[in-house]
Amino acid sequence: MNIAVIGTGYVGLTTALMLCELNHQVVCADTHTAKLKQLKSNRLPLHEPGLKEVLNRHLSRRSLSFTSDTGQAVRESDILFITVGTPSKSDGFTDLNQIKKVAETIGLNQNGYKIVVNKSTAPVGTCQNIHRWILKRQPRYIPVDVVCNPEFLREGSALYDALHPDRIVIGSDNTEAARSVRDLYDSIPCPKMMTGLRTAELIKYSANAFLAMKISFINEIARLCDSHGVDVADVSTGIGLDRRIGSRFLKAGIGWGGSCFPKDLASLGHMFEQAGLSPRILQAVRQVNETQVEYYLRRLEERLGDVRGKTISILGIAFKPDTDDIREAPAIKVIQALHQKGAFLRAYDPVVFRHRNPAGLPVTVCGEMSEAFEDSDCIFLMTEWKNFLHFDWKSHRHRMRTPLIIDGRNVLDQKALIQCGYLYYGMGKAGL
Ligand SMILES: NC(=O)C1=CN([C@@H]2O[C@H](COP(=O)(O)OP(=O)(O)OC[C@H]3O[C@@H](n4cnc5c(N)ncnc54)[C@H](O)[C@@H]3O)[C@@H](O)[C@H]2O)C=CC1
Ligand SMILES: O=C(O)[C@H]1O[C@H](OP(=O)(O)OP(=O)(O)OC[C@H]2O[C@@H](n3ccc(=O)[nH]c3=O)[C@H](O)[C@@H]2O)[C@H](O)[C@@H](O)[C@@H]1O
Repeated sequence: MNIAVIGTGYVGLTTALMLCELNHQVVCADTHTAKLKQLKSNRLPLHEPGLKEVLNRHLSRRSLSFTSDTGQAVRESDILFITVGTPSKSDGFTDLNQIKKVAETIGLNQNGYKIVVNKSTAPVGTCQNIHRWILKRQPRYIPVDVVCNPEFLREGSALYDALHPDRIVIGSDNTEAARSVRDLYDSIPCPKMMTGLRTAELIKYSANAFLAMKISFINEIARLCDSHGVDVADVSTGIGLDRRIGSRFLKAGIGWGGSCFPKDLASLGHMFEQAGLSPRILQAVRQVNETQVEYYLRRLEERLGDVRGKTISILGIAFKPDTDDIREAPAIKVIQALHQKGAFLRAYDPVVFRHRNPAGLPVTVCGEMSEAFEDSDCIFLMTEWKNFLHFDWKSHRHRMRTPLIIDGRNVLDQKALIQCGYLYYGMGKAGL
C-alpha cells in the first residue's frame, strides 16, 4: 500500500516516520516549501528527540519522500492521512480551513478508490464533512471512505508514543476501510478500538479534556497547600497511589499550555454550547488554568514588592521540555504580564532561542543559562529542561541581586537551594 501523509508538522512527520518504521512506503506532502527543502536534505524543521536518526534512515532507504505537489501524492497513494493544523479562531471555534483545502485537493485529484484517514483533531462531524468536501470536488463520482484515527502522542516523546501507544482508535462507518487502517498497525501490540466516526472524534477531545482536568485539579489543590503549609507533591503521591486515580498528570505547576490542550478545550466547549449544554467541569478546568499565572504573580509581588524596574529572569520558554513549541506556553503569559508591570526581563531556553527570538518577546535573550543570574532579582523557572536540574546553582547565587527562585514546575531541589542561600518557592510548596 502506498501512503501519503498530508501536512508535515509535529504529527505528520511523526506519523510518516512511524509508518516507515512499520515497513510502509510513505510520501509526505506539505505546502510549506522551506520546510520541505530542509526535510529533503535531512534536516529537521522542528525540535523533537529521536526523529532525526529515523528520518535519515528512511530517506536513504527511499521508503520516505517529500513533495509540495499534494495532488500527485494523492494520485500515487491508496491511503491518505490528513495531519494538517486545526488552530482556534479568535472566537474559539476550530478553524477547519486547512482540512477543507486538503479534502478539496483530494477530490480534484482522485483517480481511484482511496481511504482518507483523518488524524487532525477536529470537532465531531468533521469526518463526515471531509467526505462531503471530497465528493463535491470530484470531476466524476469515485468512491472514497473516511476513517477517523485520532492521535494521542505528546511532543517531546512523539515517535516513542506513536510506536508504543496505549491504544489505537479507529472510527469509521465502513468496516472494510477501518480494517485496512487497522492492518497498517498490525505489528503494534496494543488494544485497537474500532468504533463509529463520531465516537472516535469525541474520544480524542474527551482524552485531552480529562488530562487537562487532572492538572487543573491538582493546581487548585496546590493553592490550598500554599495556605496550609502542605507540599502538593506529597498530596499527589498520596492520591496517585490509588490505582483508580493514578499518579500521572498530577504534577502541579504554573499551568498547562501547548498547541493542543487550550484549543481543544475551547473547541469542546463550543461543541457543548452548540448542543445547548453547559460544560461546567470544562469551564472550571479552563478557569483554574487561566488564573494560574495571575495567582502566582500576585504571590511573587507579595515577596518582591513592586516589580517595576526589577530584573526577572525566565528559565524556559517552551510549553514543556524537549520541544521548541511555544504555542500557548505559560512562559509567554508570564513575560507579557511582567513586561506590562514594568519589569526588565531576561530569558534563557536551550532550544527556543537557537535561531531567533520567536514572537518578538520583550526579553533580553541570554546565550547561556549563567547570564540569567547577573544582577537578577528573581529567577522564574517555567520549563523543566534537564540542564536546569543539573546546573551548578550554588556557584551562581552570589551573582543575583536578590537570590529568589520561583520554581514554576516544582522540579528543583528545594532543600539544596535553601542550604546554599536561595529563597526558594514552588507551586503549592508552602510559603510563596
Ligand atoms: N502537536 C501535537 O502534539 C499533536 C497534535 N495533534 C493534532 O494534529 C494536527 C496537526 O498538529 P501539528 O502537527 O502540531 O500541526 P503543525 O502546525 O505543526 O503542522 C501542520 C502542517 O500542515 C501543513 N499544511 C497546512 N495546510 C496544508 C495543505 N493545504 N496541504 C498540505 N499541508 C498543509 C503546514 O504547513 C504544517 O507543516 C492538529 O489537528 C493537532 O490538534 C494531535 C495530537 C498531538
Ligand atoms: O492532542 C495533543 O496535542 C496532545 O496533547 C497532550 O500532549 P502535549 O500537549 O504534547 O504535552 P503534555 O505532556 O500533555 O503537556 C501539556 C501541558 O501540561 C503540562 N503538565 C503536564 C502534566 C502534568 O502533570 N502537569 C502539567 O502541568 C505540561 O507542562 C504542558 O504545559 C496530550 O498529553 C497528548 O496525549 C495529546 O495527543
